[in-house]
Formats: sequence, C-alpha cells, structure tokens
Amino acid sequence: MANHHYGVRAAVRWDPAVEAYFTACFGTPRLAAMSAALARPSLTPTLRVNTLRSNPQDVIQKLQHEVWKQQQKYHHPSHRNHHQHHDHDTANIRDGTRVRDGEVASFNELQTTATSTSWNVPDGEGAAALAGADGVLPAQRTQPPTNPTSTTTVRLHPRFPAVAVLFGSGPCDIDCDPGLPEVVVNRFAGEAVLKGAHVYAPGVLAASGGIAAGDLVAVSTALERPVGHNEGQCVDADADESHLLESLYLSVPGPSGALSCGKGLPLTPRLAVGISRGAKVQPGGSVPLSWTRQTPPRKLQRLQGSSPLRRGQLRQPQQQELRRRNQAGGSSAECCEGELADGLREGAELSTAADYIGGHGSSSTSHGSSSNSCSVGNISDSSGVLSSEYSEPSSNSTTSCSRDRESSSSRSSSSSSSSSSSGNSSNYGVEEDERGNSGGSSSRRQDRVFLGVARAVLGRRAMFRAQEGLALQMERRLYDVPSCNGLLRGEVMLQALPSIVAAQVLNPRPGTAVLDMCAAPGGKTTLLATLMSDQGRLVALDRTATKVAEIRSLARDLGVRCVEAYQADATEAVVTEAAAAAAEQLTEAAAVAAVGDSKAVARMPPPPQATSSPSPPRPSTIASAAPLPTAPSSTRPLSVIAAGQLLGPPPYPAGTFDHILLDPPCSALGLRPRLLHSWNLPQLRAMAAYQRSLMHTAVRLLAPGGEMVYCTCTINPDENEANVAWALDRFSGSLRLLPAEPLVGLTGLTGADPETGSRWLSEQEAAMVQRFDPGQLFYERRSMAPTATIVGEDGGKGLQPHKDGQLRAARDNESNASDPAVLSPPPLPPCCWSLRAMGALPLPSSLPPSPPAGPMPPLPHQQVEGKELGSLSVDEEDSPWVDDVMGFFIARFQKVAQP
Ligand SMILES: C[S@@+](CC[C@H](N)C(=O)[O-])C[C@H]1O[C@@H](n2cnc3c(N)ncnc32)[C@H](O)[C@@H]1O
Repeated sequence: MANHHYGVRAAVRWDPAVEAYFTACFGTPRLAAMSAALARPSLTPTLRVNTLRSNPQDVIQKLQHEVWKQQQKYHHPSHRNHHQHHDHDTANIRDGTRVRDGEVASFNELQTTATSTSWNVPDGEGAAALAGADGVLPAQRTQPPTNPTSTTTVRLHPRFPAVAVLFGSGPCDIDCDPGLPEVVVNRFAGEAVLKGAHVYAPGVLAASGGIAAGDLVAVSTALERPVGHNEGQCVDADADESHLLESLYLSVPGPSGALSCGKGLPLTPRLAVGISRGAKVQPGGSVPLSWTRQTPPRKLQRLQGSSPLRRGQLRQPQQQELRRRNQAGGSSAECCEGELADGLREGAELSTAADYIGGHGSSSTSHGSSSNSCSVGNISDSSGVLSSEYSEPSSNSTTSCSRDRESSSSRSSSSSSSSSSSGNSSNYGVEEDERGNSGGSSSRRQDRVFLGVARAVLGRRAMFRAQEGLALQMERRLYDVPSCNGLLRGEVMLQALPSIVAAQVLNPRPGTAVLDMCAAPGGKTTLLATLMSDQGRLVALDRTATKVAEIRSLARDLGVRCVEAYQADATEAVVTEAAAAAAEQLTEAAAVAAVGDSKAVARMPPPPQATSSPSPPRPSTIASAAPLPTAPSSTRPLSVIAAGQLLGPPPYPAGTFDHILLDPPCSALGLRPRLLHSWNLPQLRAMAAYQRSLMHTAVRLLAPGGEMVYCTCTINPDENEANVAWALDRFSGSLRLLPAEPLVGLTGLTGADPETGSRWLSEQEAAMVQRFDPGQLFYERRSMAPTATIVGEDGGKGLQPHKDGQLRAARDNESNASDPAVLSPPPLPPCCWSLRAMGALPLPSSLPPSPPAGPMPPLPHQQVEGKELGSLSVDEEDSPWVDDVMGFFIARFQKVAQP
C-alpha cells in the first residue's frame, strides 16, 4: 500500500513542553486519544439548518441528494472517461493505483463491523491508550467491509433536530504503485486536503520530474521540523491558527530587547519544512532539504550576478515588488518564487520563500545569519481562497529573538516538562544533524504523511509557476469526508456541533439585547439570531474590519436582520466609570466634553427600561448543594428592544446586555485536522490572560440577572477551567456558574494546574461546564454504560446532586424520587439519551446503512420505520449515535450583582 511507504501520522505533534504539560493535565491515555483525533478530520461533520428559511426535513432530503450527486459525479463513467483510461472503481487500475474491493467504507459501515483487527495504523503509537488513541476510531479498527464504493449518509441529529450530520469514512486503504510520480505539499495544504479540499498551486512544494497534466500522482505532506540553533529568524509558527493575533506576525523588541509579538506573546522558535519550493522528488521518494545546500544552483547564481544572494535574501527590487503585491492583497509567497523561478530549470532549488514555517502557510526566507527576511503566508483553503501575510522583521529582532528564545525556554524548563529549550532540535521527536538541523539531509517518504492519490491539473513546471488555481484534483483520499463548501447556501451552514451547543446554551430570548463580543465570522452570531427568532438586537463585535464584513455578509446570506456588526476592540466596549459618572452628574455638553464621545453619552443612563414581564426561570438539571445566591433572573425584567431600534456601536454603559457570548480568540488546539501545533507554554499562558481581559469587560457589560456563555475551541485547561475558576473568584458574589445546558460534552477538569498550582474546578463546578474532547461522544441508552455519568430525560434520572453535595449519575435501578436533595432534570425530547462519559465505551451496535450507489437513495429504512422525534424519525430501539467532535469548552455564568 502506498500508505505503507509513508509514515502515516497517527497524532498531532506538540511542542514538547506543551505535551508534557498536557500529559500532566490529562494523563497519557486521554492526551493520546485527543492527539490522535486531532490529526484526522471529523468523520461526522455537521451542518446547521437555517430554520429561518428552511425546514430541516426538507433540507435533509436535499442534502442527501447533493451528496449523492457528488458521489455520482465521482463514480460516474463519464467522469472516469474524462481522465482517460483511469478506472478508479475497479480492483486494478492501469496507471498504478488500486482501490481494492471493500477497502473504502463509510463510517457507518465500519461501525457495524465487530472485529478489532488493527487496520492501517502504525504499530505501537498510543497502543495502550484509550480507544481511538492510535488515530482510528474504535469502530474503524476493523477489517475493511465489503462495499467497494464510498457513500455518505446524511441524517438529522437525534438530539438537535436542526443539525444535519454527514458521515464520512476513513482512513481508507489506498493501494498505489510506489513508482507513481509524487507531489509533496506544505502542511497547510495537507491539512486542508484531509478536510476534503483539493490542492492549489501555492501549496505544492516538490514534485517528481516530468509530471504532465492528467497524470495520476501520489500526494503527501511534509511537516516542519526545528531548524538549527543558530538560525537567526524567529517566526511565530501558529499565528494564523489562533485566528486572532494578527499582531503575532509583528516582531516587536520589548524594552528589555527581548523579542515578542504585538500582544506581548513570545515568539516560537523556528520550525521549517526544509523543502524548497520547486524541489524535485527523487526516484524512491526522497527530497533534498534546503539546508543541505551551501550554494545556490548555478543558474540562480547567474541570475544573481556577481554577488550571490545569501539564503533568504531577495534583491531590493524583488523585495519591494513582493511587499507591494502583498500589501495590495495579492498573492503570495510564490510571487517571489515566480520571479526567481522564471527561466530556472525544473527542479532547481530556490532559496526564497521556500520554507513553510508554522501558521497557515507562513514561510520564512531567513537562513543562516541573514537578518533580512520576508515572511509570507499563504492559505489555500478548501474554497481555494488565498490570503497572505508579509512581514519583514528588523535586523535587531534577529539578535533579540535568540534572547527571547532563551528566556522562553527557561520558563518552559521550569515546567513539569522534561524537555529542553523549545528551540532545540531534539524537540518534536526528530534527530539533529551535525549542523543542528533536524531530520538529516532529505525528506524521506516515511517522514511525510500520505494524503491520497490525485490527478495533476497542471504539469510540473506550471505547478511552480502558477500563483493561484488548482494544481491537483484529489481522487482518492485517506479520509473520505464530503465537501460541504457552498452546499445549499443560505439554507445550511457548516458548523461544528460544539459551536451549535454553545449558542444553544446561551439561548437568548427574542426581543432582548444580546452581545457577541468576538463574533467573526458570525457562525454563532447567526445561530443566536435564529434562536431569538430574529427579534431584539444582537450586537456583533470584532476587532478586524474585514471580518466584520464577513459577519454582515453571512447574516445577509442567512436572512438574519437583528444583527448589528461593528468593528471594535471588545476590551474597550464598556463605558468607563469616569465617563458614566460624568454622564450622570454633568450636563450633556459637559459629559461629552469629559467623555469625548457624544454617541456614547447619548446611550448612557437612564438604564434600560424594565417594561417586560418577568422572564420565567430556566429549568435546571443541577442544583448546587451549597445555597446559591438568589437568582435574580426570575425577577429581573429583560430589555425590550423595539423593532428597528439600534443599539449602535460601542462603548456601552455597564449592564446593557441581557445575554453575552464570549467566544474569545484562543489557541484553537481543538481544531482538526492538525498535524502539528507549535504553541509554546508562555504563549498559551499569555492567551489565557488575554481572555481574562475580555471576561472582565463582559462581566461589566452584562445586566444583573443576565447570562454569559464563555467558550473556546481549545483543549488547554488554562484557557478553560482555569479561566472559569478565575472569573468565579475574581467576581465572587457577582457571578455564579450555571449548568451549561443542554449538557452534551464531558465534565470539566477538577483539581489544579500542575505547573502553577492555580485552581481549576470543584466537582460541582466541573459538572456544570462542558468539555468536548476531540474524538467522539457517544449517545447511548443509559443502560449501555452503567458506570458513566448520564444526563437523562425521562423518569427524573440524570446528573443529579446528592445529599452529600456530590453530583451523581442516577442509574436506572436507583430511585431518587424520594430524595429531597434531587431536583428533576428538564425534559428532553423523547427518545434521546446523552452520555457524558470518558474513555472506552461499548460500541454502538449499528448506524443507518449507507445508501447504495445508483439512483437517489431513499432515507435509511430505520428512519422511516422509527419513532417520530419532531421532524426527525429515529429508530426507537436501536439508534446509538456517535459524534466525532472537535475540542471545545463551554461554561455558562449568571451575573447576580454588579461587581
Ligand atoms: C474564536 S473567533 C470567534 C468565532 C465566532 N464566534 C464564530 O463562531 O464564528 C475569535 C474572534 O475574536 C476576534 N477578536 C480578537 N480580539 C478581539 C478583541 N479584542 N475585540 C473583538 N474581537 C476580537 C478575532 O478577530 C476573531 O474573529
């Protein structure tokens, strides 16, 4: 199998200090399970149905049809004929690939197979870990089933009837001839391919000689590795992954001379893939690494004239042109390639913009002692959109960077980690060569991650010349996850289940004043608007202007009207006390003078009128054993926003909002698939501190009795449990935790941070938050997991407080009816079970079968025969469910008094 020539990456690669910290936080098996899941795409991607426009039942039919069309297109003879003499569906393919009968199967089919033989998984890695720790869902550790085609089922989620779930499959066993030409893509293109994208030209790093358009090629991705100790340039490796700190790209020497980024975050040490764009894959699959070359190719020397450029250096006009193009929003790293590449023979190594360093396509040209560098990022997402970043750190950055690296590593070394400096090449489990570069002189197949087989859209030369456009059309993928991009636009939107749950936990009432503090691109904003029935005012803030445009555009697409989107720094969204006092005591003119903002003064007191009827208390599953502060939500009237009334841009007086969603920038260590995370510990700590500054503002903006949901898409406890604990302690008496219902995820972490000792959550608090581990959540009948903590619906069972103050799972055979300490849980829809459990669980016995290839299939039989659940039919007796989720965290607070 082609896979066997490569080192299939079973788990995301961490900074060693972070890995040691997470191991101390989660334990080895749990971290292994999460790391494995992070390295592959979710096999149950979810689409939220826009219920403002469409009925879920209708949408599911359309979706099934769309997916079926995609599959038909793929399997249709005319499609196959298009690529002459390549028949992908037969057991033997003339051009060197074979997809053996039965080796590609849907997730559903895999689930039904009971055997547990390891399949397509490297030995050893995470073997002792929990189910899934080897990179394969438990149900996938099976012999491949017999269906030769890959089909995708679409179903409505049994617990969330406006959520459509697509079932993907993988890892598939793709058998191809080792003699097939090869293309190596950068990690970002690789991660996008794992999610279902094709490969765009800027993502191609290296290719075998002589590839022509139409050829079938094996595709793999190369990961970054630490670059030698003396390399000068320090480039943030994950700036884009944080999807927040654009300023991370800016290298700012601090007062001490240490290099940090705009937000004070220390920069990570340098990682580089080492493959120069345009490099040639040798027969046998190896690619020479750029740091093994001391001198540029002769032709490049000729281009450079008598004074050869040092590695990473562009000549002045080239630098200026590159900067001009990037500032103008043009693409991309390859523009400098393009210029230098012109006239170069194929396969010549280019020393510019060649090493892709962390982040989405950041690349650095800085090598050796050069302090002159360009750092260009390219993102080729599944929709093919390219974006770029350009930065040119000053030369003094280079020297101060190493100081910072030292200080950052000394901080790291104080951790429980046994690892050394983050800049050390022994990090990330790779060997150093004598020059301090890891991984030796070439990238071998086993160093790369196999992605599948593709059809070349461009010939080799064109791949490296093109600055945009498709280079490879994937034909066989390791993971078969249907592409959801642009599917039924306006009717559905791709949204991960935990994100949907977060908005549902806030569940803002129609007609109220709602704030989404960090809102772009607006996925949760638009769901909140839907939950408000598009009535009331929903202010959506984001710091970045272009992202605010995205919120507006999404709201338009989905037909949402109650959203007001503004560009603003949310940490400054509350009117200062001085300004509020001025507004109360002075004349308006004086207040304006004091505040310097007439709009803000106009919106200042009197406070929101209390004209609505009291809001009914929300039913709660969980009662605290300790008495909670009086719940003002049952008496506090919510704002009533007249139709058409605008709240306007910030700042707002304290206590303006009834509901606040705080989905702050985070380390995003729950997003998948990711093959490498280069965040270091100081960066993670700094991120948590930044989130606390946003929490501070959120608490002030929340009206007494109002509710706030705090969520992140990271597994990092410092940004989750530690921040919740911090908020409860910092605003003690003003803020309390409420159960983040509907409870779907796992409980939070209890105890304390293994490094700092700062507290996490008590048992009681931990039961109120939701933690989604990347991997899977099972929805099962309670009886299937007697040891798990269960939230149930009927009969008053569920996660319940006991007399001793502990929360306990109510079992089927326990009767709590007479226990006065137990409150009834809220009713859930019939026929739903939610299992909150960790670890290996009994496998579901079945999921609906995949539709057969051929004409539009009917919905699976069970759904038709099953019991009605709202607009969804599910089989009453036998409908276990698995959600293969991203890492996420949700906490729900209520403000009981102004702090
Ligand atoms: C996790 S994303 C939000 C995702 C969004 N809630 C959704 O579901 O589509 C965080 C966002 O916070 C924005 N951001 C970062 N710092 C901010 C600040 N100080 N004020 C407002 N927005 C900020 C970033 O631009 C980014 O778009």
